Amino acid sequence: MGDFDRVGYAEGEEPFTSERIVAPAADDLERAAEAALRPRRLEEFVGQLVVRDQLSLVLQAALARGATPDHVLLSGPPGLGKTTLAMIIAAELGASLRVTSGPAIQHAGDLAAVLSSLEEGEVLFIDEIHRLARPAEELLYVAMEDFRVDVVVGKGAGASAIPLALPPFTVVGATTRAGLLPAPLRDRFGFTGHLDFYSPDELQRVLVRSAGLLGVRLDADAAHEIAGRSRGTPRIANRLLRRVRDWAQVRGDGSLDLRAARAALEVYEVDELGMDRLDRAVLGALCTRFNGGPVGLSTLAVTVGEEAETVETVVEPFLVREGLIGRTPRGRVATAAAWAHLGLTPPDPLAPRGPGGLTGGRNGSGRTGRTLFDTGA
Ligand SMILES: Nc1ncnc2c1ncn2[C@@H]1O[C@H](COP(=O)(O)OP(=O)(O)OP(=O)(O)O)[C@@H](O)[C@H]1O
Repeated sequence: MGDFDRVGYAEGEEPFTSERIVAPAADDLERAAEAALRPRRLEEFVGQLVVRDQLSLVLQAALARGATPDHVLLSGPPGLGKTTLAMIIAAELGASLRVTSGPAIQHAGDLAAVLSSLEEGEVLFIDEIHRLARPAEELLYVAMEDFRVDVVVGKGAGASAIPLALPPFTVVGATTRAGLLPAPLRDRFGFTGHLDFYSPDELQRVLVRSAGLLGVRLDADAAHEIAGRSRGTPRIANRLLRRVRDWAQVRGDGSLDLRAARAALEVYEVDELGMDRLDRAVLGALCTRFNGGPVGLSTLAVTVGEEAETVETVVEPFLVREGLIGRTPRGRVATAAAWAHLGLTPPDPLAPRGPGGLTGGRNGSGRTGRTLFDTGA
């Protein structure tokens, strides 16, 4: 593989992994760090005013009636607060929370066991509900609607279903892919809330709150800087905050000020838009190797040595949202903003195309004086 094919990482360097500081998903270790920063009540939950208001009505009405509220479906990209809201729902209802997830339920029997152990009024949180197996999904329809689970006894022709009544409970389902939920399941949720990316102002409020919980003082301009690079996602904002705190302790004087924020984010190669190496590699490949596109997503993924799914679910939505990539029926194209962000000159549409789709203005290797990973800081 030539130098050019490995756009995004140097010879001998590992391809990108999921351990990106700007990855919106969390691993187990991070979940532990996050637990300390989760808002516990609805009034502490920053932003998402519409969902918060609607949810507050649903919960208050149920409390006033002394009944369990309708089942709640929360959708939206990772790291925006779905799990946090599920915990808040249980706390606001004064109920206990049971947690499971679509992938953890392999068989309908696993779900039947969880459902039949529920106590009255409990909240059952099912994360990644779109990944439930079909038989489990069908069992869940009945349980959600009729508060009943059919326990199958015996096998083969002699098997019979014994209906088991369940006490009233509330399912809170979370999904990053609401469109993948079958309509019968979606219809059983009386309330659906869609979480959107946070504004920089909202993220600043998340950061100030988190800094308070971590016992550190965060300067307003540092909060502003971190918020602007957090891709609209509280999880990323909190993660960057922890890295800035590390930098301030180890290389700074302990203050979480603008200097510390900029220096720490430079160490982690998070640029002023919140892009990291993988984002810049994808964008760089699109511009330099494919002359700005159009090019298919899987081709782009192969070019940067990353899984197509990661590029599709993590990198592309962000680049599209930032107006750096456009989607066309023939593939992805770089926008003028993409060329500008990378400090490159867009090709002249009238100039003859060289090998590999390149036009003039570059040397044969496609490199400019500026590396693709330049943080621009
Ligand atoms: N509105 C908010 N206000 C304050 N902190 C928030 C808010 N939303 C999320 N957070 C923080 O962001 C982190 C991630 O939130 P959470 O785990 O709820 O996201 P999620 O949408 O469930 O993600 P995933 O889909 O990956 O499970 C948590 O530490 C939480 O404290």
